[in-house]
Amino acid sequence: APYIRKALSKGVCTSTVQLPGKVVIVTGANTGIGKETAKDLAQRGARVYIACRDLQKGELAASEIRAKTGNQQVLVRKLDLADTKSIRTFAEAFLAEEKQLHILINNAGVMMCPYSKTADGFEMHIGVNHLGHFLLTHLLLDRLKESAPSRVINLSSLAFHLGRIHFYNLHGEKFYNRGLAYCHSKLANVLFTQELARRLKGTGVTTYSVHPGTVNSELFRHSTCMKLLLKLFSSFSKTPQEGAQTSLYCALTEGLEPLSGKHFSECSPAWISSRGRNMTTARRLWDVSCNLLGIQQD
Ligand SMILES: NC(=O)c1ccc[n+]([C@@H]2O[C@H](COP(=O)([O-])OP(=O)(O)OC[C@H]3O[C@@H](n4cnc5c(N)ncnc54)[C@H](O)[C@@H]3O)[C@@H](O)[C@H]2O)c1
Repeated sequence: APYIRKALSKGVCTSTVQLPGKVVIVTGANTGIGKETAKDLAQRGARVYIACRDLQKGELAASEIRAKTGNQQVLVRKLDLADTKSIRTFAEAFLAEEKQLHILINNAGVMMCPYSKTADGFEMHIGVNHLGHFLLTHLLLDRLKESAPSRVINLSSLAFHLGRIHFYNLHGEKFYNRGLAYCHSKLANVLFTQELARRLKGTGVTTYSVHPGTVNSELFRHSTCMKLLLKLFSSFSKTPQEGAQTSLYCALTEGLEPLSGKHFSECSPAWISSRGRNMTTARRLWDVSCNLLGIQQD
């Protein structure tokens, strides 16, 4: 019963923290959970960068957020996480433009898309959901350190419990299932968060992974079956605004620093299965990701 109660509960971020002078990036913020997260942070006075693939859709979301919050500092920049060139261009332009970065929300994601590869030949789920955000975070890390206390929030999913990191099949070379490919990428988010937290100890930059709940968004666009299930059980699903609460909680709650690396759901720390706590896999995933992305390690 407590588990069922917890699964159905809808945690709310009650933080009253205001963010004047703070700079935030939210990836994939033109729709869904990301848009609601960006709106809340804009409401609190932050300068919010909406980093998205489609500038037109981004601008539409930004003008809606500006109108609703009265905050004109909502900016749209192009970022395609399925293309490392685009990620590097975004980061370079951002670093030239902004001397500070206080909150990075790695929110964008794809789910159950048909087998396809990113511009760099990575399988789409691991490429966008993990490697794209891994590279983005790496490129912005010095700015986050200079702006400390600062935070990195990684949107994972409950689905990570079904994931596995098969290093010999990271891009679906041997076998492939698009549902599981999503789960693997979400496990990568959890492992990345823990390894990042370990490496960032003492820097003032902390990081958290998040399960937002089951949220009625565009994420399920590639799966008729999932869309149907969501419709059938719509009374159990969340609105994007409800889905944004745990990301906001991790970004805003004061005193959360000692919990860096932890996984959160319903605005509280959540259990991580043993696979998600395997630090040997987390370190190896870090090294493999650096190799794939051409990142030199010290
Ligand atoms: N909706 C849910 O029930 C649910 C459950 C668990 C986890 N999540 C996670 O929450 C996050 C937000 O999902 P959502 O439900 O708001 O879905 P959504 O589809 O509404 O939003 C995802 C965003 O990511 C963007 N995106 C996709 N590929 C991109 C790319 N290559 N480059 C840049 N942006 C890209 C999309 O354009 C979109 O704006 C995702 O990481 C998802 O895995 C969602």
